[in-house]
Amino acid sequence: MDHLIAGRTADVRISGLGKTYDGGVAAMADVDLTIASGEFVAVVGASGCGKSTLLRILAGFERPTAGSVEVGGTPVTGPGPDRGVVFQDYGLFPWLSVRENVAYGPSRKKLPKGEITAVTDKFIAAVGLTRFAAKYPSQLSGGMQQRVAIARVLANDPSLLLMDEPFGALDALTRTDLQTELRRIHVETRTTVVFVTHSIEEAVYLADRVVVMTGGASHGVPGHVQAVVPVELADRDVTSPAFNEVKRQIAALVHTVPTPA
Ligand SMILES: Nc1ncnc2c1ncn2[C@@H]1O[C@H](COP(=O)(O)OP(=O)(O)OP(=O)(O)O)[C@@H](O)[C@H]1O
Repeated sequence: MDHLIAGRTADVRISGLGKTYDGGVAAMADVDLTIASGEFVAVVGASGCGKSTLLRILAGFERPTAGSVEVGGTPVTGPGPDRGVVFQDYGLFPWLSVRENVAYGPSRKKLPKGEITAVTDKFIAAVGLTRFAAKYPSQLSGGMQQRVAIARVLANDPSLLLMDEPFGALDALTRTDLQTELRRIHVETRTTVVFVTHSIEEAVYLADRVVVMTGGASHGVPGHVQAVVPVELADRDVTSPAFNEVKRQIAALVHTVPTPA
């Protein structure tokens, strides 16, 4: 491998987690989940079942109203550099070049200049954008901008990568490319990943385990974990009968009529 990018990694412990928003919307209740260091977990479920709420609590953007979350043994009380977040909208600084966007985190850590350059170049190469390092976000396609967003987050060396529908705005071909890249990057970094998606196929392609959430305010039942499905496929050939059987199993769980946890 020409650019090995092994990084930090942490386990995640979610216990009795619940969130009732101001106004009484019970978005999520009784979520228990342990994620091993280096594991890739995808979260799927119908709209409103609390996927983003769970991710925002892990990121520290939102405080739970019940239960707790620990990342690497440390309780989450707010956002922190140990967790990197990638959203659907790339969130790049439009006035900075690709290189400057990726260098932003390492520069704030006041690393020596040579180290900042090395880290920046390494992650730009890891997402295949070396030739575009001097370009600005407006000069790039959506897929390329999302690659920059991923490189920018990884350059901060997070131990937990949180991704909320990161490929949701991309066309199907670009989305497939980025899924392949992300799988490769995960194999290299072994950073723990929690990945929220509406696509069951994407979840099965990427994840070691798929967390299926059901419920949500519109069902009169708080969002909760319906099932956790391990993906024990030797390869991730999306056309294989085994792959489609896992997809079918998860789709049936997603459509389960939610019952109180
Ligand atoms: N800031 C907020 N204030 C009040 N209610 C909220 C807030 N954020 C989310 N909710 C409600 O909490 C529930 C869960 O929302 P959440 O965004 O976590 O679901 P989701 O599964 O990510 O949905 P989607 O797939 O549509 O993004 C919904 O009923 C939503 O309306």
